[in-house]
Amino acid sequence: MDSLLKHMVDMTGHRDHAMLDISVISAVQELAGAAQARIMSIVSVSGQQYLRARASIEKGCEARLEDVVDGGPGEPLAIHPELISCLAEHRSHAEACGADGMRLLWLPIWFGDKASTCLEIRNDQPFCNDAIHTVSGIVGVYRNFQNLLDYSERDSLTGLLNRKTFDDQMKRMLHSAHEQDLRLPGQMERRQLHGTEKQWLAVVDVDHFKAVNDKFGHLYGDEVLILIANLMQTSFRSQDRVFRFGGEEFVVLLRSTTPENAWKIIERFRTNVENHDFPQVGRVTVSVGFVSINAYESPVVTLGHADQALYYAKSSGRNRACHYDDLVSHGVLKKVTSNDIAEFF
Ligand SMILES: Nc1nc2c(ncn2[C@@H]2O[C@H](COP(=O)(O)OP(=O)(O)OP(=O)(O)O)[C@@H](O)[C@H]2O)c(=O)[nH]1
Repeated sequence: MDSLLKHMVDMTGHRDHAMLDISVISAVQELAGAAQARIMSIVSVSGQQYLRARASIEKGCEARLEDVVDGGPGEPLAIHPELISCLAEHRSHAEACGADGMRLLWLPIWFGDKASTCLEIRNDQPFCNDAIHTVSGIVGVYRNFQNLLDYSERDSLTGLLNRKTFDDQMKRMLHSAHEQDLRLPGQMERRQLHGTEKQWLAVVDVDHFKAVNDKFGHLYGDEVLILIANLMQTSFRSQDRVFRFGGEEFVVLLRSTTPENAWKIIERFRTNVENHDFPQVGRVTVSVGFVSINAYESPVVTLGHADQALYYAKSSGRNRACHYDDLVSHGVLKKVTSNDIAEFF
């Protein structure tokens, strides 16, 4: 019981999803006496479902986060028919015996009728009812705590991530960019493999949004914001992150992509908005300013650069995307390094 309480205190002491994942697999591995435990995302890629490990632990070792940057889509769900039926029948857990003779226990984490996370425990012995009961209880605490974390991280109108979460994620992104730059020469291959891939920050602002509110009222204005948030979630990739900063301003962090792809992804979103028929309101457009993220510049400076590109997009006709570095290199904006403000020529 002492051990169970210790794990509960540890799990509920985190304010971060990754650390909560580490805590839950450490708890279930120890309390079920299992050989291995993994926490996995259930993702859909081109209509196929896959399991993608986020963190794992083996008996006698420390739990660790899995690096998903270089991975493929993951492990096809199709190789686990017992888990497929468990998900289809909305059950709390499923058991199977693997080809290597190991026993597998899966516990999907249900939020309403959806499960996008699944816990997997492996052992060389069958799982007894007591162990399944204890692990199910831990999954319940994990689910409730995930819900609380989600609530504090999201904007209540659109469900997108909020400003506070942006600050945390940006810090983490800059930290990992610094770590990559500090790799020893022998560890540089991974960076070189990615060639010109960079991280990007885009600021999105709805054009003439005040006129939407004035003409149709705030309820229709709110609906436009919700629909734009939905278009953002479908236009950007699953590894990108979309935030609402309040009002009609949104921010996107694009992970590891080339300048050409950043343009393509942002343009795809801009035209998706332009072509969308907003109920009652009709046509709505957005302007976008974007910039590559430099590990040696503070988030405030990076945001300032994206904002400068956004203001240029607004002042030069709206319904367009502008790349800060292009504007600087074409002499449209001047980069002032002393006080980190770019000015129009
Ligand atoms: N409906 C709704 N309106 C909001 C919300 N937050 C801010 N607004 C409104 O958004 C409008 C923003 O207007 P402005 O900053 O003048 O900009 P704009 O009309 O979009 O013009 P440009 O950005 O120059 O294209 C204001 O009228 C705010 O009241 C919200 O949560 N819901």
